[in-house]
Amino acid sequence: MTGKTLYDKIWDAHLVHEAEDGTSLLYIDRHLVHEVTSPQAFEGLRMTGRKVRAPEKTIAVPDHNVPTTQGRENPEEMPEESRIQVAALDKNARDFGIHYYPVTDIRQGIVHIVGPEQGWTLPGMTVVCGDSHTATHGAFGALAHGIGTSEVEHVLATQTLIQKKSKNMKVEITGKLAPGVTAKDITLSVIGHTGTAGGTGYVIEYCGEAIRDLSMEGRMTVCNMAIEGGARAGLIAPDEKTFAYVQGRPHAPKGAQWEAALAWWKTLYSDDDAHWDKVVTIRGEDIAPVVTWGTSPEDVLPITAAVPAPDDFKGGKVDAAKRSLDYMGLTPGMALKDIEIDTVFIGSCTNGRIEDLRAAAEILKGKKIAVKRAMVVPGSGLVRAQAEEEGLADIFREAGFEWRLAGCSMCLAMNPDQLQPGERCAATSNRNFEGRQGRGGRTHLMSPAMAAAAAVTGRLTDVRELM
Ligand SMILES: CC(C)[C@H](C(=O)O)[C@@H](O)C(=O)O
Ligand code: SF4
Repeated sequence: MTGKTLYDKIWDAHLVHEAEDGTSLLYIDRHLVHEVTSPQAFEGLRMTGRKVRAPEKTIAVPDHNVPTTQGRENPEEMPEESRIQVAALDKNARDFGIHYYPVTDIRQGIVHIVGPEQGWTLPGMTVVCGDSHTATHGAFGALAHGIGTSEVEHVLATQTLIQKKSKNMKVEITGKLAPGVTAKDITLSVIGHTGTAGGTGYVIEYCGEAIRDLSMEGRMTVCNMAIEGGARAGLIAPDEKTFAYVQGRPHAPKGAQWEAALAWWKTLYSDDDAHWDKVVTIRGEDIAPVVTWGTSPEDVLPITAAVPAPDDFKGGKVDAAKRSLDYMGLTPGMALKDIEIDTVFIGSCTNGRIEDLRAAAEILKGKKIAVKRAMVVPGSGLVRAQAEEEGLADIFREAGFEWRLAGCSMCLAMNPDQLQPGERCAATSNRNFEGRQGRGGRTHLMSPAMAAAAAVTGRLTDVRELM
């Protein structure tokens, strides 16, 4: 018998039932809930007189719709639709007795940042949320699936999820990263390499020296974008760094339970003789600081490159590139470094953690922005507080950045933070789709350090020139 992958191990440990056609029922350890994808699910429970099966394993936080300006607890600050969704979450959390972090709670933030921060996300768990970026939690060696609203209802009612097993894919990043290259450059480069469909049908395990060397924050950035590469989930085997990050968090196990948990977590790695359905290997040394030029996360190039021409591509990508370039207002052949921007957004579940803010502040120290508008939106109230304590908030403010309250903010245009048509933004988020940051808005994805560099020069910039 061949060995098992990490994915196989977690899957097997949670398998409740498997039908002959492979349709399986998985036990779910954590259910994270936000305001956008949960209202109908709770309504479904109400209509059929059901309760939440495991309220102690269900955690809710409003993040997508909430404004990020002071005074936001006043419902008048929110557009009608947002107000309704946040009020519904408030009521559902109370009525069904689940854990809840309202906007007035310092622990409120983007659900994928709050889960790990509070110790809800632990190695070896199954974690679900009605949100595609649930993949983030895979950084802990947890099997984390994004699910749809009908599945949210199913998990609320039964604490189980119906799934079919995915195939195993290994993405290995060997060696060391060069200075100025970060976890964001790894994850964007992987998608640039495999394409947005490269992971379709797979769960990816990221491994290799460059992944091992990343902090937990960096690993979360990598796994966060597994979904943009088409994968069902992304995983990284837990190690000493993982255990150190988890230990002592409010909902992490303690005492004898900690010891027992640790013993099982130490078995969570892919066996040497495990079977991989697909393997991708990238040399860490070959990864450059990158930016996206188009309207798909796979439109990735090193910052030293030029805007491509449609003819550089094949098949359907030729027309897609034409359309992208048109939407983005770019001319083939121009240097990426000559692209002027007017907005900078630092935040999101991809790059809204303390390490991201440190990296950006490091570049901004003592400098001023050269763009129309720049904002930092910490991923949680606790990240915000820590950044204030470390003096990072002062660096951002003195540079000319707006220092906001936690939420998804300008990652997507579901709240008041939006681009105007034609505005061009250097963003640390994960999606550059048409209209993602506001109708007609243009998004270039990059790392926090690269976004800070762009803020200082007013154009896409190679961060290594400012280091
Ligand atoms: C609103 C939500 C369903 C959505 C997702 O699933 O990812 C959002 O978080 C996003 O990033 O586009
Ligand atoms: S920060 Fe962006 S990507 Fe993350 S959950 Fe919010 S909207 Fe989705």
